[in-house]
Amino acid sequence: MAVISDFVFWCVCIILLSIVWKYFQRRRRWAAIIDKIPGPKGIPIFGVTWKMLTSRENIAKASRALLEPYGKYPVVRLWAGPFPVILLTKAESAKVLLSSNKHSDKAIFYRYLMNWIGDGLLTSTGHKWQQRRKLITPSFHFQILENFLLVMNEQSKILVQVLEKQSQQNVNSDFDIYPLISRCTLDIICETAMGQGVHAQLNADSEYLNAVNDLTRVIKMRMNRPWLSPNWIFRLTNAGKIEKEALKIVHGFTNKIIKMKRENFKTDDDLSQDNEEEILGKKRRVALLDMLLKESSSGNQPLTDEDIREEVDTFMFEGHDTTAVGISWALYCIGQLPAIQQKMYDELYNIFGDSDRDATTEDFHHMKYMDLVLKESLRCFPPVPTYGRAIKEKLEICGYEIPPGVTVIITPFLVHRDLANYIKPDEFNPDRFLAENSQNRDPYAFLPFSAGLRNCIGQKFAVMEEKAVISRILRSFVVTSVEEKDILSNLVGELVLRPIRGIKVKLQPRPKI
Ligand code: HEM
Repeated sequence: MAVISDFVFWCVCIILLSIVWKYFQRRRRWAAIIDKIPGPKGIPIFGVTWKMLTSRENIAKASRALLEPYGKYPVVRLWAGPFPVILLTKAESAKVLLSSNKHSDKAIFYRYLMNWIGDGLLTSTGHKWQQRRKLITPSFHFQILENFLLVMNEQSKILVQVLEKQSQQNVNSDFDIYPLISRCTLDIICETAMGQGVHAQLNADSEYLNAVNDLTRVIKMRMNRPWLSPNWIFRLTNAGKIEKEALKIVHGFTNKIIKMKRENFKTDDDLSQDNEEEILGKKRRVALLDMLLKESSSGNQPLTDEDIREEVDTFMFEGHDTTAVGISWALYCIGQLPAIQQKMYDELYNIFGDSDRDATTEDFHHMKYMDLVLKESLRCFPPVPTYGRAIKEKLEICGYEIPPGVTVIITPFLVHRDLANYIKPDEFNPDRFLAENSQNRDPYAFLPFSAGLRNCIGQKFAVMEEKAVISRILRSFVVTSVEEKDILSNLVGELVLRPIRGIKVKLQPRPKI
């Protein structure tokens, strides 16, 4: 027995030593190339990660302190623990990566999402991604989006009722609007993606809402704890058990809806006919899921229930928190600047007058100033502050070589603050997006929805949703937001750019002109 346990002990030692030896060999090869890229010095194994071991409130400041000395470089190198990470911080470096069709594989940290959203459009690569993107693109056709506007308008009106109650309960005091917006965007994405509401706005204790919140919390937490990376270790932890329970609820819900929709699809002529006009031309409620079933049935490779679930869950993940923080940060900015808010309201008044009618897509075309304000808000507070790629073959960016195996991170938060493209970048100035002020700007200087092959498929959906919700709020209330004196301490990049202390606002009923 003792001989066997000695043997096992030595085998484990040899395996561990060979892993460490291999790692140091690889690190040496990487370092010879990568340390030519400017960036802060790290210590062996721990890199610069130890400098980030601070409270959530201090993370943004710590990152700024770390990167500030390298502000003039378009490419910056970091050692995140034992691994090199390359940051692209300017339009000219982001352009090289995003315009290439070779480097579209997602970075390793996306795998933490996969227990929830599987290998769907956001996380998949190669042929699978190409096929899915082709199949899903028609679901975001502008006529389909028009259909979703019904839901966006309905939910915006419910939001206004919820906000009326809140402001009556908080006369002369502020309250956090972010969780209320988050429930509204969850209701919108549930109904548009699955055709089934979860009524999170009216029932804050919804099982589905709690499960989605648990999932995002656990995924965020896991990203900061590399030792929880292997699934088998993670599953043994409390967080792993919370995730398992939440997945049971979320996947259970999606599976139930898919089953129901499949049954209806077989008997619903309008949807199952291979005639796009039938769906596109009609004012009937079609969910993204219906479109997937339709596209899948007309192609030669029908999607399985599992395939459909991963796409629907991807929409749920991508289309909820992103729009929630997008709208919330926009309200923060608008609430700080009464003159800008008044100009937006005047535009809305010209469109709607005193009427309480719903917004149409035609109205959105007339919201020219709103467009500028939303762009400026997405510039200052990009909802997805970073996104990453795994480099599979040698790449050169702005004169620096990036070897295969390395993670590259695009940082819209920094790209959007580059002095070469934005004068006084910390100032909120919607006019910088007027045609005459932006004609010479590099198109890769504005990247809230990424660019190139893997850009956001839901971009038009998101902008439409922002306009529907914000126009409804501004038609009903004058918004004043509580100024964050130290804005960096209210920012944390946890999948989305989250406001740590929320977005505190006061709302007063909008006086009629
Ligand atoms: C303000 C709101 C939104 C922002 C800022 C945003 C931003 C982004 C960004 C930056 C990416 C690229 C991520 C990467 O490369 O890893 C992306 C991808 C994606 N987004 Fe959005 N998004 C928003 C809303 C939405 C909505 C509403 C939906 C769906 C209804 C959606 C669906 C997707 C999907 C499926 C992808 C993956 C596309 C692919 O790889 O082919 N997004 N989004």
